[in-house]
Amino acid sequence: MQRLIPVLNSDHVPLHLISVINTLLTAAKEISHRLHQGSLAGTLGSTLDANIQGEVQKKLDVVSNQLIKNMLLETGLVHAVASEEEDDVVMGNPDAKYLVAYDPLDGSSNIDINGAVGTIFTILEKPDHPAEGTELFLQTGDEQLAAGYILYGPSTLLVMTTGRGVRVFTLDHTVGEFLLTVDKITIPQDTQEFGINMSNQRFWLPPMQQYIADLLAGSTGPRKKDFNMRWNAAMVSDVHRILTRSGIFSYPMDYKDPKKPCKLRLLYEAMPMSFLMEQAGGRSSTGYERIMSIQPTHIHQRVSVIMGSRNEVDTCLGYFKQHPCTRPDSI
Ligand SMILES: O=P(O)(O)OC[C@H]1O[C@](O)(COP(=O)(O)O)[C@@H](O)[C@@H]1O
Ligand SMILES: [Mg+2]
Ligand SMILES: [Mg+2]
Repeated sequence: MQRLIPVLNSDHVPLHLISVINTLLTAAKEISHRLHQGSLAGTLGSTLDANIQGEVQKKLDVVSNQLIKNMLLETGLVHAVASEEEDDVVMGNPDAKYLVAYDPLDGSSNIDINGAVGTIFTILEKPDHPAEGTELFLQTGDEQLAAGYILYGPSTLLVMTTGRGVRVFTLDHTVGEFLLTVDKITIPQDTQEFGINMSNQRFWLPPMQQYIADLLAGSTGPRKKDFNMRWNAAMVSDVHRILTRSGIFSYPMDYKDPKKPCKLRLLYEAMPMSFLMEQAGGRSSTGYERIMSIQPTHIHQRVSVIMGSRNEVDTCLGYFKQHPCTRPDSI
């Protein structure tokens, strides 16, 4: 089985970019170790703090953020980082060109129940035009150089793209290396499986309500087939299931909390996952526009997400075309 660095070399990924990716993985190996030690590592449970988004931080959210941030900045190859757990952009080497945005621990409410969690990342380049701080990261998904996630499940997997398809690497704990285990992921275009938090159903916009109602009607409804539902409450593992065996994943806009109509973050959740989806032949949209085309306005911006098997996402988007909406689908 091939190791990560030779694979990236054969894809002609620049050496410094390979070093940045490799550094992220060094941090991920440490996070994986701490997660697998569980209570023995003394890092389970919550802190007394909330992040900029008002969410209670788990101790491992904080530890994972520190590990990734410190290791990346120490390379001297990173100009700035943006993290879910940092209020503002953190500046690194002024002469370096890479920007890294990340969700250090996604699905962190799963930590206390020993469920799967992950790290999501995207790597961009400093823009050509003069930009400082937050402005550096206000680039569309199409500008991404590399993106992916590390899934800390029964095994620790790296799923990533540099724009030449999606590959899976598995952490071999005996040698401490990520080894290539799937060379090219292609998502089946059709599916009979969906993932959505059904408890929000009554707060969704009409098109999403109607689409899911038709899935639930199964073989007796307009879709004329039965659908199965899965929800892990960690985007990394919900998306991984879809990349592995097809499906549609959505965290749509809802009216539950008018101050927060969307849950998932554009820069370090939706954008990298959309890059993977499209590279694997899938589709990713807010319901009204392609996520990869959105021009971000701030680093912690949230967005409505519908992604997965191409034909199923297209079917869902058909409902949005029939029920035009004037509300913004990202904030
Ligand atoms: O609590 P809910 O509504 O099931 O939401 C689950 C969603 O929230 C998230 O956990 C947010 O991620 P964080 O844990 O990084 O805040 C997503 O991974 C997941 O899709
Ligand atoms: Mg997250
Ligand atoms: Mg997180």
